[in-house]
Amino acid sequence: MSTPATRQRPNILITGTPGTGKSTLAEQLADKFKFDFIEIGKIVKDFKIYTAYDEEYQSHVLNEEKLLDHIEDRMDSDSGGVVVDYHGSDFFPERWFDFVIVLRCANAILFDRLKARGYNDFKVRENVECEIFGSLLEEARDAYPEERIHELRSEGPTDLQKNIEKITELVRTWKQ
Ligand SMILES: Nc1ncnc2c1ncn2[C@@H]1O[C@H](COP(=O)(O)OP(=O)(O)O)[C@@H](O)[C@H]1O
Repeated sequence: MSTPATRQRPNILITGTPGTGKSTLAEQLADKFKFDFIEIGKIVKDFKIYTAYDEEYQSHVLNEEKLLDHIEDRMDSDSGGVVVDYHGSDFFPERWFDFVIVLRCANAILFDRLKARGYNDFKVRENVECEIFGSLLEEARDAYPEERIHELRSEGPTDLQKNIEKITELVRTWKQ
């Protein structure tokens, strides 16, 4: 069982409302640090780790237990060095993550990104409301110690560069 105390490299969770830029950031971080990238949405689809398809949300309903089983060996490895991208955060074991990055985005920008993705009106509205209420920040706060959580703005290319620099610094000074 791996914990922040036993890990050699940090594990990073990138969370936030769909469309805030999680996979964009996670991919670049994994590439930069030579960390493994676990894109939960892709694993769920590839390995059919869902219980049903929700027509209204036009998305699969995650089988959380099965997903945790699927990634457990890698996440519980003391080598660490994993970047995980998922909009939820509270069903992962708390010990798995050293940094929990919550991306935030202005409503109008998020609206355009979700529309461009082809989401239906219901799904766009649900997600924009989720961002307005800060639901995923609250979820992270309920599940992880405050000092592990970093709320970062993700609205334009400058933010992306700043966020990469910020997280690079967190990783560099981790455990110092
Ligand atoms: N910092 C950013 N600046 C501008 N566009 C961004 C930024 N981050 C992501 N995007 C764009 O927003 C859209 C959603 O990003 P994505 O990484 O797929 O979000 P998520 O993984 O949170 O659903 C993509 O078109 C992506 O290119």
